[in-house]
Amino acid sequence: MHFSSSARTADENFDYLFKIILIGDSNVGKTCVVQHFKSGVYTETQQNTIGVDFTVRSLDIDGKKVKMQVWDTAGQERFRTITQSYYRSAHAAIIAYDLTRRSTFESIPHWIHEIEKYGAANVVIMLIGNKCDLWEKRHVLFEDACTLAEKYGLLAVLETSAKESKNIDEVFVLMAKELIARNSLHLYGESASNGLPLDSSPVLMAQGPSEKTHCTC
Ligand SMILES: Nc1nc2c(ncn2[C@@H]2O[C@H](COP(=O)(O)OP(=O)(O)OP(=O)(O)O)[C@@H](O)[C@H]2O)c(=O)[nH]1
Ligand SMILES: [Mg+2]
Repeated sequence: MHFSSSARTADENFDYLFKIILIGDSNVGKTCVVQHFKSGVYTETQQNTIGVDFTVRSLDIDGKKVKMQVWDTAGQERFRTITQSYYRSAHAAIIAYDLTRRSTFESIPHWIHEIEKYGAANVVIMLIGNKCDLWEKRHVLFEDACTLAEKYGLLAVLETSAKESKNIDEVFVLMAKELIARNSLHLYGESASNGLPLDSSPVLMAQGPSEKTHCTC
């Protein structure tokens, strides 16, 4: 996998550039998550995304400027051929599901398969269970998401709420840190043969509220 790093041009100044693709079923809240990440704002009524939208925001990670390019894809089936063409250049993928709609969680193996089919090798994959503010309507247990993440060797599961500003920045900061760590391994010539295999890191987890508790995610 190729990482763009230490880039310096007249109008750009960053240490790392990472491309992240955001995928998952329609209406799980991908666009709301990305807009919140970009501007800190939640807009109640979103239009369904047509094709792919692009967002960029820089993060400061341990004194390094990390530019995060996020490709927010349409979940609707009819845009699949357009969105598939964006997988190839992504360093990482975030798969979003709606924790109040079980079917969106059951689609995750399909989305992982899409990454395997159209993406580069060793794409870092994270799961987000969005709408954790609707904890009383939960239809996906956090434990089930963790089990699935472990089964497929994913980086992490975080429960998020774009509506109530829960865990949004954390998703992208965690991803940025992981990509920096992997990039460092590449730069210094380490590989699976003299360390842990790159895709065997333990699953990191950040839970939203369970049915029994108030929203404290
Ligand atoms: N309660 C709640 N509703 C949310 C949250 N995030 C998004 N929504 C709502 O969910 C609906 C769908 O949000 P979008 O962001 O458009 O969903 P999407 O995944 O981008 O959908 P596509 O573009 O069709 O793939 C909208 O009505 C949002 O207001 C959240 O964190 N909590
Ligand atoms: Mg959208």
